[in-house]
Amino acid sequence: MFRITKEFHFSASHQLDHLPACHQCARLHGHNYIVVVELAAADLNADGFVRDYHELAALKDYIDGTFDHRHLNDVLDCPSTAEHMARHFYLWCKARWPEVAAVKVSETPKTWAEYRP
Ligand SMILES: Nc1nc2c(c(=O)[nH]1)N=C([C@H](O)[C@H](O)COP(=O)(O)OP(=O)(O)OP(=O)(O)O)CN2
Ligand SMILES: [Zn+2]
Repeated sequence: MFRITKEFHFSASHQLDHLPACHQCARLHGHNYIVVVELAAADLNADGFVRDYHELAALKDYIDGTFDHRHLNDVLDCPSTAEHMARHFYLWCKARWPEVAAVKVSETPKTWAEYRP
């Protein structure tokens, strides 16, 4: 099996307002997010790629246009946990690129959440 990954970055604010008020993440705050998309294939295409990294530019356009420097509570219809975000980006990618195997999202240098069905 061949696996490739590509990383995308954006900055956004959010507020996990379903959490108790005493939780630090119930307050308005922001993160420098990292999204890593993984694609897998048993065979390579005629170019020797799982898929051309360049094709994943569509995800950069989506992130830049919809998430970057936005308030995530205004963007998503679910709590903007890293887990929900990872699944959201996985489903967006899967609708375009069947080789997508997983998406990871980082909010801080020490945390990662992954969606891998
Ligand atoms: N499983 C999850 N837990 C938490 C999420 C999440 O999305 N999934 N999100 C948050 C906060 O939004 C934020 O990411 C804070 O995380 P935390 O690691 O607690 O941040 P700190 O930098 O303050 O942690 P340190 O322990 O000081 O490194 C919370 N939990
Ligand atoms: Zn947060």
